[in-house]
Amino acid sequence: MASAHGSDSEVGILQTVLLHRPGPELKRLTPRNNDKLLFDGIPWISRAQEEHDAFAEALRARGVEVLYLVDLLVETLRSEDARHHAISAVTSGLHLGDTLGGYLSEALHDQSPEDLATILTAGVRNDELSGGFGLVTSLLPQDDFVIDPLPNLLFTRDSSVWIRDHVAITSLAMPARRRETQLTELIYAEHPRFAGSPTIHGWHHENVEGGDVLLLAPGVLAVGVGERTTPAGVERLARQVFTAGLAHTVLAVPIAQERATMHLDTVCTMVDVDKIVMYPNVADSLQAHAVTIAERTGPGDTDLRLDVAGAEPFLVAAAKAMRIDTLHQIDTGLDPVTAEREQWDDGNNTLALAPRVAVAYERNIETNTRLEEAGIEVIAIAGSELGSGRGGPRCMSCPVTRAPLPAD
Ligand SMILES: NC(=[NH2+])NCCC[C@H](N)C(=O)O
Repeated sequence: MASAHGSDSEVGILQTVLLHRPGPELKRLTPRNNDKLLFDGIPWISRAQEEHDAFAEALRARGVEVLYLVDLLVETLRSEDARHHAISAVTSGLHLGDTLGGYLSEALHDQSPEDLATILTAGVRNDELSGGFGLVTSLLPQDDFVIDPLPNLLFTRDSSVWIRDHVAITSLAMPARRRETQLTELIYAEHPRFAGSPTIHGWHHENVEGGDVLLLAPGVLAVGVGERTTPAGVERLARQVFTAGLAHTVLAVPIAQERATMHLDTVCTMVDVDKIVMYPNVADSLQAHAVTIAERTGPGDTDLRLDVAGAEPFLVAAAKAMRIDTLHQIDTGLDPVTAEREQWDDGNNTLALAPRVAVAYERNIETNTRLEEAGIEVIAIAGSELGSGRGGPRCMSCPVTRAPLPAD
């Protein structure tokens, strides 16, 4: 089955995608914890679900198979082995102590796969416990989480990335998101659908988040380096994709360490084989270092000497690596202020369903007009509630399978 999954570009016809429908984990957000949990507001959950269902429907209408993370998790948790892994991972946190940790690990084993999946995604508050009482439960504030909720599961883009037929389990930088990859790792390791799919990277490696990884063309990756992906993270990923023969060039692209530009896909996304929608306020300053293999001395990823080129303008370095004349830039908005507003609202964060067909938030009127003028069909979706977590159609989707691009 392994060869049935995978993706070698951002724009090949999308066949299968992994989404997460907003669920009870969003009910955990309060004005006191939303910053820490990386949300800019408190979403209206039923409306967020409606918007998300419409997003999924728009994908299905174009022939895309939609997989839901929680469905896969529940199916995965039917295996004893997987349950055991999931429970020991979530109860091994040092903040629990032996009394509570021991209680939770027993109590979780008694749950059905469905209930266990809810606990793993929505978390548990101290005042919801019905056992395991002791020093830890007495001293922790009642509204503290003993198992953290994962509201950012919505952004399936970040916790795994398919690169050709391999899936990279990422290593998330923000404490609020770290546990997400325990779940994606488990699904890819244990769910029968993915049996035999080779994995790379992993949560125990240097930080890399999927929102930073763009498959510019077969064999060419651009990786943002900023708040979420570290310099060491991109080096590790480059070593691994080179060793597995998944790419010949990795472009390391420094981006500002700010909330507005947390991932590379907040400033640019591909909408055609040679077109990229880009935030004009950074377009001129965006640079890239092309990383290639200088020498291989053995079979492992540490047996590589990497060649790191000096910084070049991003569009120039990208076109060179992609072996095309020009990577055409489509600007977000018409003027710097509109651009800034629409970039913040994920105008750059489009999801291509095929070359020249992209899903975008309807609110980014000027960017969408510019996309249409450039010959891109825009499938507009509502995102008033979904956007409060600062993510657009690309962040909310992990392409599992895209048709390979036709060879030229
Ligand atoms: N690929 C993306 N741009 N993802 C957006 C993730 C947003 C999420 N609230 C976070 O801060 O992590």
